[in-house]
Amino acid sequence: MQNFELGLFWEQVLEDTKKKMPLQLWESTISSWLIPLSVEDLSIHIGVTQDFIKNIIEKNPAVIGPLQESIDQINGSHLDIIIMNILETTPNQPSTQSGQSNLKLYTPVYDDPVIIDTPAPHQTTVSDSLQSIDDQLAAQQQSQNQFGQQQMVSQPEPKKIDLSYSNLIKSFRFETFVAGNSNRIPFGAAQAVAENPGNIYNPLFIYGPSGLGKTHLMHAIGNYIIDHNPNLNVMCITSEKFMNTFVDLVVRGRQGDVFRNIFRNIDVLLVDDIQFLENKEGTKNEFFNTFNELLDNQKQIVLTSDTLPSDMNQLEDRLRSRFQAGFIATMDNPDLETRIAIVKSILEKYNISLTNDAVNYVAYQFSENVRVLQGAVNRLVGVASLQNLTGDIDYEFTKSALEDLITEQPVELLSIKHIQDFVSSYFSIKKADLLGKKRKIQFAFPRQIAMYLCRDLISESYPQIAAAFTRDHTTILHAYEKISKEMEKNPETARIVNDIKNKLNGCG
Ligand SMILES: Nc1ncnc2c1ncn2[C@@H]1O[C@H](COP(=O)(O)OP(=O)(O)OP(=O)(O)O)[C@@H](O)[C@H]1O
Repeated sequence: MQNFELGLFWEQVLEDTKKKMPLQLWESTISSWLIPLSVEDLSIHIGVTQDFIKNIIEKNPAVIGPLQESIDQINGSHLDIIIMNILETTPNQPSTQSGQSNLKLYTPVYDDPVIIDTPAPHQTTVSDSLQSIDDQLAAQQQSQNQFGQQQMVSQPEPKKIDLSYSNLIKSFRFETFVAGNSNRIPFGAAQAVAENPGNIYNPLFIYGPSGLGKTHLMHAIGNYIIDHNPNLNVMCITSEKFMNTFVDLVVRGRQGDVFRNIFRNIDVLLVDDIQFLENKEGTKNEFFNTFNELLDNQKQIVLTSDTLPSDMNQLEDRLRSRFQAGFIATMDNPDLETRIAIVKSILEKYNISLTNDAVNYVAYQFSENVRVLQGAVNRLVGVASLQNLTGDIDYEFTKSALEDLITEQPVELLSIKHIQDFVSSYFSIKKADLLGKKRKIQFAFPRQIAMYLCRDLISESYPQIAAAFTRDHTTILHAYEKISKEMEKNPETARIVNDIKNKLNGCG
C-alpha cells in the first residue's frame, strides 16, 4: 500500500458506483456526502459530516451494497468500510487501532488531491499542516539571517508541481449562481471583472462569512474567462496551496526562479481564503511580491476572504492598503426570496419538485448560509430517493425529513394568512376589510399588494391565493400584474412593497 493514491482510488470508486446505482440515488448519497479519509491495513475510513448520513448509507443495501462491491473490486481485495462523522473527531484523536502504520489523508480541496503522509497516531489537520509549513519557513529564514546565506542542510527532493491547469470547479458558473439583493453587488462586480479582466476592480476582494458563495463567484470569473478568452492564463489557487507551492519550490527546493516564473506568466490570479496568509510571514512577503508584480503588469487579481483587510491585524499596512486599493465586494446572507430561488435551482438539478409550502419551509428554516441550505435540500432529496418517492414532495414529508437538522426553535412558516395579517396591520385596516369587497382605495390597494406578495414572496399558485381571498383566480392575476407595473412606474409603490417584503423577511 506504499504508493496508494487515495484520491485516484476514490475517483474510480465514484465512477464504478455510478454505474451500479440509479443516478439520482448516487448523486444524493455517495457523490455528495462521502469524503474518503484513509486506507489503513484492511479498512477504508470514510468521513461524513452528520450522523444521519452515516445511518442512511450504512443501513441502505442499495447504497452500501454497490459501495462495498466497488471498493473491493478496485482494491483487488476486501476492505472494511468504516464511516465516521468527521465533525465529531478531535484533531489529536487516534484514528486507527493499529497504532503505528502510516496514515494517508486525502484532503478534498478543489485543486489536486493532496496526500499528506503523517505518522499515526496523531491525525494531521489542515491547520497543523499550515503551521508546520510556516515553522519550516521560519526556521529557514532564521538560518539565512544568521549566516547571511543559505545553510547547506540536506533537504528533501523538491516535489514536482503541476500548476499547468487552473483547478476551476466547472459547475461554479455565473449561470448556476442565484443573484439576489444580498449578493447583487459582488455578482455584478464579478461579471464586470470576467468581461474585462485587468481593467476594472483590481484587485477584486470578495468578502463575506462562510458558505455564502465567495468561492463560487471566484470560480465563475475563472470559468467565464477561460470560455471567452482561452488565451489568458488563469490560475485558481487556495492560499494554502500557494503556501505549499512556495515552501516546496522556494524553501525546500531552492527554486525561487521557477516559482516566480510560474506566477509571472499568469494573466488572472484567483486566490481563495486569503485570510489564512495573514500569519504566515515568509509566504506573506512572497505573496506581496507576486501580487505587486501582477498588478503592475495589469494582470487581474481576485481574492476571497471571510475577514476584511481592515480586520486582518497581522497584515502589514503595505499589503492591507494594496488589498483595499481595488474593490471590496461584500456578500450578505441571502434573503428569503433568494433562498427560495436557490432551493428551486438545486431541485431542478435533481429533477425533483416540492410543493410551494415545502419550498418555503426549507428556505425559511435554513437561513444560516447557502451551504447549510444546500445540505438540507440534499438531505431531503436523499431521503426522498431512498423511499422511492414520486411526485411533489409535500410539506409534512419535508418537515419530518429535516426535523433533526433544526436545532433552534422552528421559525413560523410564512403563509398566505401571515401575509394577510401583516398587510392589514401595516396599513392599519381590519383584516375583514382586506378580505372584503369594499372598493375604496384604502382597502383595494393593500388588498392587491397582499395578493401580489402571496405570489411574489411565497410563490403560491393563483387558485390557492384566490381561495384565500374568496375571489376568482383572474382577479389575483390582475392584481399581480397591476402591482408589478405600478412598482415600475411609481417609486413610492415600489418602496412600500419592498418595505413590507423586507419586514416579512425579517430584515426590516
Ligand atoms: N447565490 C448562490 N447561488 C447558487 N449557489 C450558491 C450561492 N451561494 C452559494 N452557493 C453554493 O453554496 C456552496 C457554498 O458556497 P462557497 O463555497 O462559494 O462559499 P464560500 O463563501 O466560499 O464559503 P467559505 O468561506 O466557507 O469558503 C457552494 O456549493 C455554492 O455553489
